[in-house]
Amino acid sequence: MRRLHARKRVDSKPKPTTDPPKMDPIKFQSRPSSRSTALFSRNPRQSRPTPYVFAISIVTSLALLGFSYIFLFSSAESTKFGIIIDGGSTGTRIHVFRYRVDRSKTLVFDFKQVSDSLKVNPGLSAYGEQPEAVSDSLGELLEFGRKKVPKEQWGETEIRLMATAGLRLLDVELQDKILEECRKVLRVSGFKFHDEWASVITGSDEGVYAWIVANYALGTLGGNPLDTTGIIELGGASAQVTFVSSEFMPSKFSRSIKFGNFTYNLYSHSFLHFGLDVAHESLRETLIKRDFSPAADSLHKEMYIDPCTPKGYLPRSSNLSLGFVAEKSKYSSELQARGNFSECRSAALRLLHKGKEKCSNYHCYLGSVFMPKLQGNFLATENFFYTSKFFRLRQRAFLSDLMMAGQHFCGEDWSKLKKKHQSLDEEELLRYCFSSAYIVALLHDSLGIALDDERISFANQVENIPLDWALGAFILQSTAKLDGQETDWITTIFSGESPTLFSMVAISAILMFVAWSISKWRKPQLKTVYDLEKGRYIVSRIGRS
Ligand SMILES: Nc1nc2c(ncn2[C@@H]2O[C@H](COP(=O)(O)OP(=O)(O)OP(=O)(O)O)[C@@H](O)[C@H]2O)c(=O)[nH]1
Ligand SMILES: [Ca+2]
Repeated sequence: MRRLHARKRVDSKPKPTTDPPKMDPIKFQSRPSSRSTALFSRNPRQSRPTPYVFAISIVTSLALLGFSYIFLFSSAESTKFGIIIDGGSTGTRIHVFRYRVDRSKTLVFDFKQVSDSLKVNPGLSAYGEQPEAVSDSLGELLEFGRKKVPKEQWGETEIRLMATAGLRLLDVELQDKILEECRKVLRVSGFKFHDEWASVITGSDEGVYAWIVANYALGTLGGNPLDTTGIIELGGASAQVTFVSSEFMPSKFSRSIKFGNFTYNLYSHSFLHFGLDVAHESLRETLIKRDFSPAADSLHKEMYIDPCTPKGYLPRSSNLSLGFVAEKSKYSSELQARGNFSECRSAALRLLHKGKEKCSNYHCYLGSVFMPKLQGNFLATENFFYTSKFFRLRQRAFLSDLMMAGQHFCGEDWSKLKKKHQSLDEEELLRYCFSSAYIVALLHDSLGIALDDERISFANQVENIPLDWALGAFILQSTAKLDGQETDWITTIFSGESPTLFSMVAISAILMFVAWSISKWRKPQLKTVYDLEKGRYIVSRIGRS
């Protein structure tokens, strides 16, 4: 009879004398009872994972699912909204802007919705005598805005009212009264509003915003400053000039805008009273104040020649003119319409050079205001565009083309012009002799742009993006807000600078590893010995009891 061998000291690796059967990978399941040797199945098919492994692998796969769902479907970011109310001199208009923030934290604006703006007349400045009446005009605009923004998003949709030259022309107390009435309405509009978001913006800001939208539309915003395009805007009450200049500029005219990796040193100024409607009104008043020579052959009482109105024009009784100038611009009976382009151009130039003698040691192309030498190309918008469109000029027309068209129009008889342009409102038709002469006096005689220079493009939009300063203001605000904003963890994960899908897989792998090590930890450390006497493997737990 074979003697029982004392239990052999077992080293870590059993040294069987006979070849043990091939061990299959062991799936081990410990049993609670003390005597039982550990049950183990060589046949992995019979082994069942412990509850911990099961639970953790569920958690891990859910995490993976969650990440992939968010990653795959987060591209459908929700559309967000912003509202800007432009308080212009001839009217007030609401703009509802749509945008989303894509995964690379880039703002994606959707400007195709031209229907997202509405204008009401007259402008805010017409409510000087009755500021509280402004609620009617704003009420209509807010009703329009609420229809454009889903109700659940009203509370997060910021609304700003930014007034321009119309209010700038009023004294400050009246401006404040009208703005306070606007705030009362905006506070209860349902949109997100702070009092300081209703204000009169400076002309310089207005110009900068117009420059931003122009270069955003041209794709030059965020690129080399020397590749940007300047903006020159002829509004109703004011004219803005904004462009990148490498010249020294007094701080009053200098604006520095940081966008992407570039800083743009801009000259920006708004010439109040130089808008088309106000300039036209001022010219008529100057004619009557006898600043220019009276009509030599006037048959009746003192009459003054008006070279900026086609001959044969006689004012109708109620003279409804354009915009806020309407209240004041009754065509005076002392004026005798005698259209003459070059005389109108000289009268306009005198208007533009008023105060030039006060120009100190700067360049003063317009009035007594500093302006560096024009640099680069320009987009000429608003009344520049409407005038060039009326005369059917090319976008990059020469000023000489405008001059010829103006000479012909001013010299034409009013009755013929009315017959030729029947679809046009008489008040609008009446302005094109003056506007053609005024633009040549401004761009050529004052700013020095050559008559055959192609630097000027007459436009009011680029690639269906309207060149509206309100758009530029919105682009600047939303970009600044995004840069300053703590992006939430979702955006962090999916934004360009943060982990991409690869890192998510890494995160999930870490989760899986954690899951596995927990399950390992729960799993007893096992020792396997081959018992020669019994001729089988014995698996026993080591370490923790
Ligand atoms: N001919 C023509 N002129 C227009 C048209 N739309 C606007 N304007 C004129 O273009 C100028 C500027 O338009 P807006 O900026 O809307 O006017 P506004 O904001 O009230 O005027 P500002 O306060 O000076 O900017 C004004 O003189 C308007 O009368 C148009 O469709 N045709
Ligand atoms: Ca305007």
